[in-house]
Amino acid sequence: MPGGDEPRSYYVGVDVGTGSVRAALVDQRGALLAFADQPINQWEPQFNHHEQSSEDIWAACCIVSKKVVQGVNLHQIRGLGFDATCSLVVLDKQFRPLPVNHEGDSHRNIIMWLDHRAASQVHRINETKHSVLQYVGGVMSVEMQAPKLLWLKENLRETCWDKAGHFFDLPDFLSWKATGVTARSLCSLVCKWTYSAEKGWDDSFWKMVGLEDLVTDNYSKIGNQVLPPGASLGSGLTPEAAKDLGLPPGIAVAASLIDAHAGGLGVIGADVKGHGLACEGQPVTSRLAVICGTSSCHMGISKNPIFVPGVWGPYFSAMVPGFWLNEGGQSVTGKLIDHMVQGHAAFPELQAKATARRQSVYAYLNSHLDLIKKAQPVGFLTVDLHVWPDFHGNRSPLADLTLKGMVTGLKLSQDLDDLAILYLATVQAIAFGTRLIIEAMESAGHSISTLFLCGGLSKNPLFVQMHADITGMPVVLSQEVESVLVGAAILGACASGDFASVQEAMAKMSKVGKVVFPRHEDKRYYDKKYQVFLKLVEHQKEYAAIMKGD
Ligand SMILES: Nc1ncnc2c1ncn2[C@@H]1O[C@H](COP(=O)(O)OP(=O)(O)O)[C@@H](O)[C@H]1O
Ligand SMILES: O=C(CO)[C@H](O)[C@H](O)COP(=O)(O)O
Repeated sequence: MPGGDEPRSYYVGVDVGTGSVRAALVDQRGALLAFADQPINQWEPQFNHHEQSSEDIWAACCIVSKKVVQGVNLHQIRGLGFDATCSLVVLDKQFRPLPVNHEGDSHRNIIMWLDHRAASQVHRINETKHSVLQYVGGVMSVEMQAPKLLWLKENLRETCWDKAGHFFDLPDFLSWKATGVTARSLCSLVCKWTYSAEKGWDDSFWKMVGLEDLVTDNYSKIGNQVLPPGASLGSGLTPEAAKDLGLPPGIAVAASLIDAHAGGLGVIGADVKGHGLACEGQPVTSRLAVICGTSSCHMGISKNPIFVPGVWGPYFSAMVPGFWLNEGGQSVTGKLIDHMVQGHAAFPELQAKATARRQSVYAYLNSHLDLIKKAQPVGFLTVDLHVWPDFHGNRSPLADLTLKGMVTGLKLSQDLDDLAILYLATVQAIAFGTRLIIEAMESAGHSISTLFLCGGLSKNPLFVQMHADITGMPVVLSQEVESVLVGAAILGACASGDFASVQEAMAKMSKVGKVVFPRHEDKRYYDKKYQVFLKLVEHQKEYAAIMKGD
């Protein structure tokens, strides 16, 4: 709870990640005064089907919002902003949840972003070679909304498609729930639904892919009113939502952002003076925001559109107004680390030891690696252990959902040392994936000198140092660890009218915390490991070709 020298205005930011909902009370200088989180349910009824519940998520939003404003003078709360994963929410014409599953369970009315059920649909969409695909890196991802809509039409026609009244991106569902306004954010429509900030919807695309019914309806089910992120919605927070969230009715509610984009706003505009960074005095386009949670998203902006094969975008004004955005990404990063660690035979031992020391398993693993590295740099422990991290396909820059994970260098050992080194190799593989994305962006015209990391994985010092060492770039961490929430609060602040523009709010509310520099003396080692990394995928493709041959 804030005390003493209280600033005048507060904003509430709500961030719906994959695994939990978080809220924060943030002041106009970007300081986080209160934080709360609440886990949310996920269902995986079959392999590659991932579902959630919009009612469950809204209930979690209400819990965390009430917690962060406890004891606060509600008159000082001026705005509310939401960000969320880009999952697909389905409601009927009366705004009731509809099932997205064969079981007919309408509680599970969200197809999550990482759901890959629509592989055949996205393949057909890509075969059309329609011109809108130029704006998603040349290849549409199975994680976007058009293939998921087509899957619903082809598989759940009677129970879902014919009854549906509203298909929302999750960030837009939340702003609708808070205000009753069905307008969509330009961010979600441009990034995940093929909408163009300049030309609007392209009828020919929807007709060509077999979703002409959306055109006939004048896009009323997917959005025909579009607002820039941070714009104030309707008459603000409705009395009903205000009661649910524990906030004053009528406060400004902003058009939302996808979570990665909120993270981008929370970090990319900070004043870096005095930190010895190459991006000081340079345009903001030399910065790359990397939002690392369940997945990692690499957000780079430019004044003119840059087409990067295999990297989403260019999207105009989808994150920072007036700038084009390219969004690289890795579909599973935090989730992959959790998977590797939790699936290892030594995990129960790790858990017991970490609990005894009251540490997270990651803090324990990091200190264990420090013990076993002896005199050498910790990264050198993986000289003969290499990982290819695409256990859930490659989002960027290879844009290939069929790719799989690889590990080479396994031994018979299953002890804690073995687990720690496998964890390290996984963290390194994710950082090599970032390097590959940066190289693709740079060869298409971006010029990046500095990384700005946020999200759950940025709390892991090993993950941060490996990103610095392997990309050769300094990594900036924000003063506020929960910078995605600062991004959400920036939206609320803009909607309240307290800042004239998103850029002004970004400059005042995002602040540099720590800077982690690369260890250039280790470069040769990582260059060699990167060569192996690239060979892994080359070999994987060769194996697939051999197995396909006669
Ligand atoms: N304190 C921590 N130390 C190391 N890793 C962490 C920590 N907290 C979270 N993580 C990692 O971050 C991931 C979740 O990040 P988060 O931003 O909360 O995800 P999401 O927004 O997708 O819900 C987890 O998979 C975990 O690997
Ligand atoms: O596609 C995305 C952004 O465009 C994100 O990867 C997706 O929304 C999941 O985010 P997170 O890893 O933070 O849960």
